[in-house]
Amino acid sequence: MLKQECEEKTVAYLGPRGTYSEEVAYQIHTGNQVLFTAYSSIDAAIMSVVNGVSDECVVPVENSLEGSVTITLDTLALVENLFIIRESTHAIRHNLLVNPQNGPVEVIVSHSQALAQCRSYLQEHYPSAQVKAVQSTAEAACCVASGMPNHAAIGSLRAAKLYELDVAAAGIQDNSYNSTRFLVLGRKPAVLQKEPHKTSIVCQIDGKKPGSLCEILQEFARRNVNLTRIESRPARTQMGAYIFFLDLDGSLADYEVFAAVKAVQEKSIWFKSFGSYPVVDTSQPNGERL
Ligand SMILES: O=C(O)C(=O)C[C@]1(C(=O)O)C=C[C@@H](O)C=C1
Repeated sequence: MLKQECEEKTVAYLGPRGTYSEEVAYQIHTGNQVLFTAYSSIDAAIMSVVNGVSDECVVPVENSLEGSVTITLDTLALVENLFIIRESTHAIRHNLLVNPQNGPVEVIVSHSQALAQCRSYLQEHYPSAQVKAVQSTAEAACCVASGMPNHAAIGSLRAAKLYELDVAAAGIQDNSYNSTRFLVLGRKPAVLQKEPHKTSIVCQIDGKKPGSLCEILQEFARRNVNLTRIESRPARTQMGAYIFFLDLDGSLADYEVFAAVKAVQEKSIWFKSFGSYPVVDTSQPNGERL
């Protein structure tokens, strides 16, 4: 897909129309002149930014029930010169979407994250249904709208509207606090403002040296820098080699954060910074809900 000749900012997201990612992208850019482009996978949306086709992308990175969206982390580890320019957390309410013409529900289709976030509902109400993963909740809604026999989808109310599906059950996620953290990624670091900020890095340390992870963590502890998350992923080089994603409170403009990150970089055998970025949480009681 080629970048269209226009002056608007171009923003990529996981499509087709009707995904949670699209809703979040719209909410983040309310009132801005933006050209939104749907991609068929999360990594394709990210790569469109890396390749200069899109200015930014909005991608899910973590869910409160299911944990990491691993394709997002693995793609972030792989690419160069990509920065996190904003984090936005949103409440996620799932629904069972049906097409009355498809007949009794025997197959339930959705994004793997959405299926996992509704595990209890599925076990209780459809214990013998076949569960099928596709690239997004909106792709699942499309399948059901196209008349696939005995198929129902898990997706948003907006997808139900867009694809003219009936809502057979609403709020079917495993708990009412279900929320997903989304990242806005771009090729330039965020402009630091007054809002609360986080900083994210990924590093690989010498796994054979006892205490090497502890040494890294001490760089933060001794400077009173709060780690909000640590996640290991395979380094994808050999069995037993890992990389660590670290999120910290504060920005690189804070001296203690800067000094801790620099010390970690010096102790790492491989290191990347995704910069500092403002953090917004709309999943809280006064926030907007999807
Ligand atoms: O399929 C979608 O609608 C998405 O936007 C993806 C996604 C995810 O990958 O986590 C986003 C939010 C929900 O947690 C479920 C699915």
